[in-house]
Amino acid sequence: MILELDCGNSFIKWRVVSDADGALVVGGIAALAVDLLQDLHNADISTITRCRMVSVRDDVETSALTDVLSGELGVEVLKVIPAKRVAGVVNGYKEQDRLGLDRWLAIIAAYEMCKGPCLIIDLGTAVTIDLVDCNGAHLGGYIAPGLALLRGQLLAHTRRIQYDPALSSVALSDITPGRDTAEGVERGCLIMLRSYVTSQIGIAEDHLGKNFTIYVTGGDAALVADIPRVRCVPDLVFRGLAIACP
Ligand SMILES: Nc1ncnc2c1ncn2[C@@H]1O[C@H](COP(=O)(O)OP(=O)(O)O)[C@@H](O)[C@H]1O
Ligand SMILES: CC(C)(COP(=O)(O)O)[C@@H](O)C(=O)NCCC(=O)O
Ligand SMILES: [K+]
Repeated sequence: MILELDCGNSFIKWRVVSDADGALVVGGIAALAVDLLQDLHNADISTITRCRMVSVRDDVETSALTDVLSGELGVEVLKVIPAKRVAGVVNGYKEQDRLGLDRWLAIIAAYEMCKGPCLIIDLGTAVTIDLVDCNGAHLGGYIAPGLALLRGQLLAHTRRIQYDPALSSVALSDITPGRDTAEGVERGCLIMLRSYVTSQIGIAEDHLGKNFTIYVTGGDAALVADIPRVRCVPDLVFRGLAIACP
């Protein structure tokens, strides 16, 4: 079995897949390494023979997690490293090492799936947008705050916007004008996010023409999954991880 990890700024997504056919065995989300280890102890980790990881956390945290995992599992942790070209995709960043490795993997996976022009949207801590042309050339992209950051900044920097975050799902039930603070903030931020995604699809047409595939992934992908032409691929980064670290 192979343990795969996608260490984002908010959550560590993990899953165990069969090394025979890549079939999913078990998976989960952990905020901290200690939670991840607890999850793994609850799962049957004795069968893990390989481990591969992508991390956008800082080097200290990433190395600490790598050390703990290799100690616990007794296997080497393969980490994704920056590259100019993988699986027909050419990194479009001026300095290839600066492109977020989660973005890089999502791009690689998307192009592998469609072998054509594509727009890749990852709604996580940040919302990242990446464009790939018909030849696999990464054109670059955009970075904006994700929903939790939008909400969090209002809660942190205003005196009178205070509400229980547990209300957010209730407030998101529809997008009619909010009639309390939670509805106002949650619906305002959701409309910003959706409008941003829709406008990025328009911008992509200027660079990719009309016939490009739109892939969406990340913890908040469900919030835009109904936008026309959007294809939701929750494990897009993991698909790229398997390509980059076979
Ligand atoms: N179980 C969850 N708990 C909290 N937030 C969640 C959960 N699942 C999805 N989310 C949403 O997903 C976002 C994080 O998505 P994710 O793609 O994991 O981020 P990252 O890759 O940046 O760590 C959060 O900001 C939140 O809005
Ligand atoms: C933009 C990101 C923070 C997104 O990470 P996430 O929201 O998945 O935690 C990450 O891709 C990153 O650290 N990128 C480095 C900067 C760049 O891509 O230009
Ligand atoms: K992510």
